[in-house]
Amino acid sequence: MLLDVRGLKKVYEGRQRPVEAIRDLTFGLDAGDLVCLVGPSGCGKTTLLKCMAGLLAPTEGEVRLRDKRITGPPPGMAVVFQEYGRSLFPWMSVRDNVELPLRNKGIARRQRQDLVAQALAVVGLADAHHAYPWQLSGGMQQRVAIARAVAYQPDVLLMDEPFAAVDAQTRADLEDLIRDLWRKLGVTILFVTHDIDEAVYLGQRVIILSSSPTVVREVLGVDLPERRDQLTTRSDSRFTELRAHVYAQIQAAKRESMEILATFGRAGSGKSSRSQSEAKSV
Ligand SMILES: Nc1ncnc2c1ncn2[C@@H]1O[C@H](COP(=O)(O)OP(=O)(O)OP(=O)(O)O)[C@@H](O)[C@H]1O
Repeated sequence: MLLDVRGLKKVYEGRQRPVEAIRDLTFGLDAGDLVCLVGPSGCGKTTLLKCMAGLLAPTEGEVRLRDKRITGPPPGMAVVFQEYGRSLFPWMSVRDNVELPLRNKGIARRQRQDLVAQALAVVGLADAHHAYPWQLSGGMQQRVAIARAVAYQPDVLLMDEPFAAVDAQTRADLEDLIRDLWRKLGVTILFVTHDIDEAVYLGQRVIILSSSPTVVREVLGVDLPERRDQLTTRSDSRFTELRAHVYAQIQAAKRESMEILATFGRAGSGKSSRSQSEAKSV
């Protein structure tokens, strides 16, 4: 197993009382997997990713990469966050943004230039080297963030709702880009999303989390053809079945947590009361 999450628990020391964001998570990714992770709002997805990226220490349990415990950001891992606006440096050109982690990695200038050029070409931004992030659309900025991760040549790519802030058409394009990159580069990807359709469309497996305090509710194998495209795959009856199944699981998770709250009193945080009106999102 390449990436191993074992008995992970995270309790935040909240201002008034501790918040148990994750109760007990155990799952693994093999090399070359593309796994999506969905769960109700506030169930601890970002917390989990931060623990996996070595940015946050778990309260109990551990994350192991190649059987080595993660205690800080491990080499060979890249993370793409939702907020591309905050993850790119506005005063640096696109090229410099993509090149920065390669400098920190100590890669020689010539090779850096090659890697940056390849990565920008792969995400369809070969002409944007000299632009600044603020001159680009949201979708293009997110492509830059993806190019930066790709140029770094990670073995593991963690993505935290990376397409949440882009329009639907761009989102579809970026989903296909991720599957393309995954096939070409053989990178292992854990992709966190609110969007059930996106999880089923992208993943080989979908890990469904319960409501907070969080455990793994189900690991669902996605038995759709390997070659996916937005029209054929999304109109496949199996796709519809799978998304309905994930949706039902998430709804059940939310119902159960409401029942627990009704029985034991309100113990959650402000986040769990957020509006959940979007039908296909959680
Ligand atoms: N630094 C913190 N201190 C205290 N509590 C926190 C902190 N960060 C997150 N939490 C709480 O931990 C729980 C999980 O938060 P987290 O952001 O990981 O969930 P999420 O599933 O990513 O949320 P969303 O779906 O809304 O993006 C929430 O109840 C949140 O309020």
